[in-house]
Amino acid sequence: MSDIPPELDENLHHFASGGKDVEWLPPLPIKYYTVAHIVQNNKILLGYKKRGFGQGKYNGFGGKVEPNETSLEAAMRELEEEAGIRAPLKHVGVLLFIVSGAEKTFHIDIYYASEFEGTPTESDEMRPEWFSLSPPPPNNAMTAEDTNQLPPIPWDKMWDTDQCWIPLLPQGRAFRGRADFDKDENGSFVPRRWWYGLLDE
Ligand SMILES: Nc1nc2c([nH]c(=O)n2[C@H]2C[C@H](O)[C@@H](COP(=O)(O)OP(=O)(O)OP(=O)(O)O)O2)c(=O)[nH]1
Repeated sequence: MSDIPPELDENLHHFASGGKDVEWLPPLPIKYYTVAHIVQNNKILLGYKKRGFGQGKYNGFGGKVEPNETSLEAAMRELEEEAGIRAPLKHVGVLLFIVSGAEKTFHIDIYYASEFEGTPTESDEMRPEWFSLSPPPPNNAMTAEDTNQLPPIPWDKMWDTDQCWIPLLPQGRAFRGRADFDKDENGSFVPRRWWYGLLDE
């Protein structure tokens, strides 16, 4: 599609976009981050972020890539530090995350694995919890079986625009995206404009 945002220069097939009809934010120096997910048997492991950037939101496990490590090494280290598990992570996507008025573009490498070793364990930073990847049944159609199921993904407590790509993780389809945000007077992040595409394989 012709409206591929600047900085996403690969051959991409649009699958999600939205927001206001405004210019993309100007490019900034890039800082590298990771986020990793365990996706297994129609469920996904997310962590409740207890402190720092994104506090109070659910997200995959991740953080900054340190100068002495690769992105994959950082992703494995953060998964172990934050969730107490090890997994053969595979790279699946890149999200360029830009906040109006910030100093850096966040280049976030997105990883997933379908198996892991260890027991998901709460850390100082994250509380791991499993969620169902199936859409929730309508309220009036709940059965006794449904009530035993895992809770649905808590989209209202996650970064806006994650809903575009989390459902793709079980297929392992490679994607690229960009999400620009504004900050409102309360310091909350408000999505401004976003675009996601599948990479040619
Ligand atoms: N899923 C998702 N994750 C995002 C978005 N924006 C964003 O920064 N993140 C992730 C990338 C990183 O995993 C995390 C921010 O890193 P962090 O501040 O937790 O880094 P860190 O753990 O190294 O920080 P610290 O402990 O060193 O203070 O948030 C987004 O829009 N969606």
